[in-house]
Amino acid sequence: MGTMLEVRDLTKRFGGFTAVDRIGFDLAEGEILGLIGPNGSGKSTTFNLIAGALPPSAGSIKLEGREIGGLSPTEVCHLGIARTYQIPRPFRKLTILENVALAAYFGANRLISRSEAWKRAEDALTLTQLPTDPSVRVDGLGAAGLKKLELARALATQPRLLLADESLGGLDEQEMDQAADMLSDIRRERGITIIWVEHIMGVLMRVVDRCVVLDHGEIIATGLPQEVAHDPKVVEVYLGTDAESVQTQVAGRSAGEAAGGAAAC
Ligand SMILES: Nc1ncnc2c1ncn2[C@@H]1O[C@H](COP(=O)(O)OP(=O)(O)OP(=O)(O)O)[C@@H](O)[C@H]1O
Repeated sequence: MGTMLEVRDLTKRFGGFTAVDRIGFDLAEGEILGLIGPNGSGKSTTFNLIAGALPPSAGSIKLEGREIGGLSPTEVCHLGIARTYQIPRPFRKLTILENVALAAYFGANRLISRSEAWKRAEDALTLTQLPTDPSVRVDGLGAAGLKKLELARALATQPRLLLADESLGGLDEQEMDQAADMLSDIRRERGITIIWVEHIMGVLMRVVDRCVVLDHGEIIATGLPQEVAHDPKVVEVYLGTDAESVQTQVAGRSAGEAAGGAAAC
């Protein structure tokens, strides 16, 4: 597997305040990387730098060897990177299918026909388990449905790299589990590489391959979920509370993997 993204010395200053401070990490093709950290640690800023919503103050972001730092969001999208937003803002007067078809149309890196946009939208809706019926409106969707719609809009642009921003916010426990499984399925079925930003660590740790943990704009830990969940620096920034639930999730995952391994033998 090749390297999809290389981030080096990436820095973002707002006036005299450094929100992201010389961070660096690699992302392998097909990987799910969790970008975690407490509120205000620099996750969204990092995300916005990769997605083109903010220009870096210094450092570099390379997509398969090509510098993308400072490109516009549209240019970044056309290179195959799609993002979701923490707070979904769909066009409320349009149907679900129309919302996703618009994303497909404007996110495509070449002119596509109306029917192709609809086809891509239907595919994205199927992947996210939303109704493909062209008459269903956005109004009836709850928090979990709106998060799925966000995901469908990003997937309709046919990305190679998906940036998922706080996919769990406002969801109950069962919905969080489903959202985590959905990202895992999308990677498995479509081979899409994923960076998943979350301030809640819990359920994320069950599906990510590796984690990068931010605090005050700096990386304080990088590694496998079970490594970072037990890292004293990570436990400290999460004040032990979330870390406990993370350790439970990671323990559950290890048990599942062990059982799966045994079944495969
Ligand atoms: N446009 C801006 N101007 C000034 N400061 C900013 C700006 N955007 C973010 N910041 C500051 O940068 C720091 C990092 O913010 P960021 O939103 O990246 O954190 P986060 O880890 O995503 O937090 P959350 O989990 O709350 O979304 C915060 O102190 C924030 O107030």
